[in-house]
Amino acid sequence: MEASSLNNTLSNRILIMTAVEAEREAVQRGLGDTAGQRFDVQLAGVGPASAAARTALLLARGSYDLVISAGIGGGFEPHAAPGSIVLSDRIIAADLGSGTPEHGFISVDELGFGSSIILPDTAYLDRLTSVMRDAGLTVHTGPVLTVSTTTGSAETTAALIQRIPDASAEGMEGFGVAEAARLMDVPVLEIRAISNKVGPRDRDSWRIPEALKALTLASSLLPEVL
Ligand SMILES: O=C(O)c1cccc(C(=O)CC[C@H]2O[C@@H](n3cnc4c(=O)[nH]cnc43)[C@H](O)[C@@H]2O)c1
Repeated sequence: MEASSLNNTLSNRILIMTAVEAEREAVQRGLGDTAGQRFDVQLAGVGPASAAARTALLLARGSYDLVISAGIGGGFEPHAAPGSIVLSDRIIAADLGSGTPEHGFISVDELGFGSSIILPDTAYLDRLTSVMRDAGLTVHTGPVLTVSTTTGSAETTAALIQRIPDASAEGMEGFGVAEAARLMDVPVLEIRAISNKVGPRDRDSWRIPEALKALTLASSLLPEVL
């Protein structure tokens, strides 16, 4: 059963998890002071393990109606250019599985050890997409991959696209946040503001200020939708 959706009451409480403080501040800036009572913006730390642990702890301590993993991320060409927003329609643990000499990567799903895909709340996702587009943001909806190691070469990028052809963005926390949400039966969303292309690592080309600005603008629209 989908744990959703679109209640849009003033009493909705929403937990937003970001990896680092700069992202937390960008989200908080967008939400402004008035949203403070409904929105709780907290640090997940970097990577899926920290994100899952910290999200689960917060969900166990408080009562929330929705959890959002938000932050900057890498964008897969041609879907997501730096400065744009990707809203996840599938939150995928892209490196959760086993490497094999014969068949390459085999996911946990194929191995029979669980699921590497968590679906976000579709009603919120559709509404957010249209409100963000109406506000002038460039928004793409597609799979966001969660990785423990950022993709840093053309070969690993190509391998991911071969497995997940519509891969749109990459981050390091989404699946951890979503796994905690699934455990607690709370709906989830993932928002990535694109700071860099997924591919050969070139830190100097990361457009972090632009991505944080887009994250702030995207966050400013959340109170209207959620
Ligand atoms: O250096 C800074 O000023 C700065 C400001 C805000 C955020 C950062 C980060 O490095 C955030 C790390 C966070 O970003 C995600 N991320 C960004 N690009 C990628 C990528 O290409 N592949 C995977 N993850 C990416 C990730 O979720 C990290 O936790 C720095």
